[in-house]
Amino acid sequence: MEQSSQTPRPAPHRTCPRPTRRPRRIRPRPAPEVPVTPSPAATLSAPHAVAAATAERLTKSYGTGETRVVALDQVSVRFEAGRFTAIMGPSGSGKSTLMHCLAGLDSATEGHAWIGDTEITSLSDKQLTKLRRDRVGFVFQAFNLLPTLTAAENITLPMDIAGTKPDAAWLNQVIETVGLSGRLKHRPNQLSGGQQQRVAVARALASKPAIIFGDEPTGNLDSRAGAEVLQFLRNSVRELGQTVVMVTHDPMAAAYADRVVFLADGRVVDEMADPTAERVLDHMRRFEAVGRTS
Ligand SMILES: Nc1ncnc2c1ncn2[C@@H]1O[C@H](COP(=O)(O)OP(=O)(O)OP(=O)(O)O)[C@@H](O)[C@H]1O
Repeated sequence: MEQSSQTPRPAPHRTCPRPTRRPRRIRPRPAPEVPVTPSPAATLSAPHAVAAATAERLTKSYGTGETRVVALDQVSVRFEAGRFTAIMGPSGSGKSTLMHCLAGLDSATEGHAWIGDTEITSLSDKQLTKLRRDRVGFVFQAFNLLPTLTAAENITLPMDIAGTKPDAAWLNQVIETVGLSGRLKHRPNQLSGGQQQRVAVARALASKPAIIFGDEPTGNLDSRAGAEVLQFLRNSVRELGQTVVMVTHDPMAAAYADRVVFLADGRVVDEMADPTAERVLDHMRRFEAVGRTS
C-alpha cells in the first residue's frame, strides 16, 4: 500500500480558555436491555450491532386454566440488522408465534417486542398496521400473489395501496437481485413456483423494510426452486443490506443464514453462528436424543 505523503496536522493550539458550556442533557434512550440475564443469544451476538427486532421476556399464552398453552415463555432474543437468522425447533416449539409477535401480527401476553427502536407491544392496532406496512416485509409459505396482476404489479401492490412511490433505482436493484427482469409482465400462473416466490420476495423487499420475516418461505417449493429463493434472500442480505428472519424446519435452508436460533417448549435453548446443514442436523439429532432421555 502507498504511504501518504501528507504530514500529520498539528494539534490546534488554544490561546483562549474554552468557553464554559452548559452540560448537555443526555436523554435516556428507551432501548431495551436485552437480554437481561446473559443468554447464549447475547454471547454470540456482536455487542455493538444494531437490533432490527428484539424480544424481551416475551410471553404468549393461549386459553386459560387447564387448557392454557404457553406458546412463548419469557423469550429474550435480538436479531441484528443486516443479518440473516433462521429460527428452528420442533413442531409446536413456538417459532411461528415468536415471529408473529415480533412482526406485530399477534399480540404478546407479557413482555416487550421492538422493531428497531419502536416498541411494538405498546402500539395501537392502527399504529401496528402502519408499522407493518412501512417497516416490515413478509414472505409466507403460500406465495399470496394476486392472479390477475402481473409480476411487476404484484411487487408494487403494497406500495400502490399505501399510496407511496417506489424508489425506482432500488426497485431495479431488487428485481435484478431476485432475477426477475425477464418475467415482469408475466402473471402468477405463467410462472413456476420458485419464480412466484421470488416475486413475493421482491414484493417484501420493494419498500425497503427494516426487516423481512419469512415463515417457511420454501415450504411449498422443490429443492431446486427452494435453493434459488434462499439464495435470493441471502443476496438481499449480502448485497442490499437487508435483515431477514426466517422460520424453517430444513437444515439445508438454515445453512443459508448467518445464525440459527433454536427454540424448544417456547424458549430459546441454543444458537449457532455460521451454520452448515451438517452441524444443524447434528445439533437437532443430539437435541432430540436429550429430549427422549429427559
Ligand atoms: N391460536 C392458538 N390457540 C391455541 N394454541 C395455539 C394457537 N396458536 C398456536 N398455539 C399453540 O402454541 C404452541 C406453539 O405454536 P407455534 O405454531 O408457534 O409452533 P411452531 O414451532 O411454529 O410449530 P410448527 O413447526 O408445527 O409450525 C403450540 O403448542 C400450539 O398448539
